Amino acid sequence: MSPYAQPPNKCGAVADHNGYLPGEQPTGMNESTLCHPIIDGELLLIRKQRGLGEGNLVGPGGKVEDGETAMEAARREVREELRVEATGVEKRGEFGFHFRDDTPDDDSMYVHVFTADGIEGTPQATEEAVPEWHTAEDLPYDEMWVDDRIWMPHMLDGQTFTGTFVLTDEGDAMHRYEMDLGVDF
Ligand SMILES: COc1nc(N)nc2c1ncn2[C@H]1C[C@H](O)[C@@H](COP(=O)(O)OP(=O)(O)OP(=O)(O)O)O1
Repeated sequence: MSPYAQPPNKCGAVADHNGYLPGEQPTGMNESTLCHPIIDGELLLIRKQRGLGEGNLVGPGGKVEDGETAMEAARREVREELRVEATGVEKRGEFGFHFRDDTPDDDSMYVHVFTADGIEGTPQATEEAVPEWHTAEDLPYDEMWVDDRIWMPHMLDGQTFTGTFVLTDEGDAMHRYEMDLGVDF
């Protein structure tokens, strides 16, 4: 579903669920991806070397480019960031991430979340990312985005989801969120 056509989830019909008061909604959101290889109970993450979330432990991912599907973008980002090919890629979720404090702005992104059940090749460090494997049952959530501890356990459980997360401008704390599980893609 395009984020430009309608609100990003079932709850989105009520504007404040997206973090905006009536009449304040942005006209569009950047589309981006996350792709999480999960192999033998281990999750492949990256230590982000630059850009949004620099220093955090995050899933490989990045912007959807013109002419690309979200899944193509997810696979390309894994290739670019870690020099491996993700296999068995499946769509698992869609999120609206909104960064706002006192004033509304368009600092929002719509993120397509994927998992992969394999990789071809050995992950390598690049300018953007240093690979780290972590046991899925014992993730270091204090080194990750604040929302990850809420939705990642569902992803690791094999569930699908949509959600809206409203964070501070710096992304270091969460104002509120909503999530639906068991979504068909
Ligand atoms: C707000 O909470 C977030 N949680 C998680 N888990 N991931 C997030 C959050 N906010 C952003 N992200 C992810 C989503 C994307 O993978 C990246 C940011 O996307 P962007 O398109 O800006 O990616 P860059 O790495 O800066 O740029 P490229 O597209 O040039 O690779 O962060």
